[in-house]
Amino acid sequence: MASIRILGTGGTIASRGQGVSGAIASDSTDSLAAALSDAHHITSRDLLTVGSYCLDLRDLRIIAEEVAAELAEPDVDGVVITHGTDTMEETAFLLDLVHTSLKPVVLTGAQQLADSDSPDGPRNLTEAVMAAADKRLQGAGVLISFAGSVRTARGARKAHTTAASPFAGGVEVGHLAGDDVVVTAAPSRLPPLPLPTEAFDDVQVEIITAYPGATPELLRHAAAAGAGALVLAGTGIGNAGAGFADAVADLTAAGVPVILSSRTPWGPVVPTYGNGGGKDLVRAGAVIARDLNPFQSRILAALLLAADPDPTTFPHRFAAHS
Ligand SMILES: NC(=O)C[C@H](N)C(=O)O
Repeated sequence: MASIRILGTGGTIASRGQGVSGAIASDSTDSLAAALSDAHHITSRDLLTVGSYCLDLRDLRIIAEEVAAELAEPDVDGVVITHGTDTMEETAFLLDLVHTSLKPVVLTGAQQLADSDSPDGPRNLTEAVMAAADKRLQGAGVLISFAGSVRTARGARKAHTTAASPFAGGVEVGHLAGDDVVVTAAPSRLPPLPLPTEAFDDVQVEIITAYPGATPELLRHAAAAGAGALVLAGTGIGNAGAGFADAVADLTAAGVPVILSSRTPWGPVVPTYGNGGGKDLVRAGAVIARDLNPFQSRILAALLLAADPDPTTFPHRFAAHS
């Protein structure tokens, strides 16, 4: 029997009511945990009770601090976090970047409201507890368990708005078969970064997308409005149209790093093309995100800038954790 701490943040797993005001996160984590079997010793508490589309960087920092405090407790074997699916990949990735423990941290949620005809939250929570309690997942870092599949936070993304199993990507470390966790992989991990400080709350890292006819004006505007770094979600393998390379050069010279990611869901950025494409963007100073998507790139950039705003060391530090 393992000792598992459940921290609630809200999301659909805790939401009910489909009237004119829309569904609202309202259920306590204790009430979600009450439906669990007594296979493990469970304690639970609420950190927040909101949809994950409402979270800001301060909320993410507080979640990270609370998780670290739980993991430091000798009588805690693993932590489960209930969370909205919309931005689970961002919170999970931040937690993974700062994760220093061997104990598993497992995020889960639901696609169906708690008061729907067939809520998926109870089964997802049961499976997340099984994953967090599984000694073979020690050292696997921060994980997302959803609809029978357990995957690493790094690289995971919500890939479908309504599917029962909305997450894809990352490394699948296991799946649930009845009452068993079938462990299939042990992911390699990077050295952890320090927990975010309060400076993280106000770091401004904006995401700008390339598309036919896009101009670099929004990129320049975001920097003028105070962004400390920018993520350019380029097309395909990492490209952008006319004017972007000049803007990247100007912003880099002004001390505002531009990270080149891709708006394409999967695969790495590989600078290949000229005429304003990825080769020119990198020559202008863009920092390659490799295969970190724009949203996880933004979290890494914010964590690094909050720890040290020096733009000259930023490319090296970003490369070490992307
Ligand atoms: N399925 C969900 O949890 C979506 C919800 N809107 C949220 O992210 O909080």
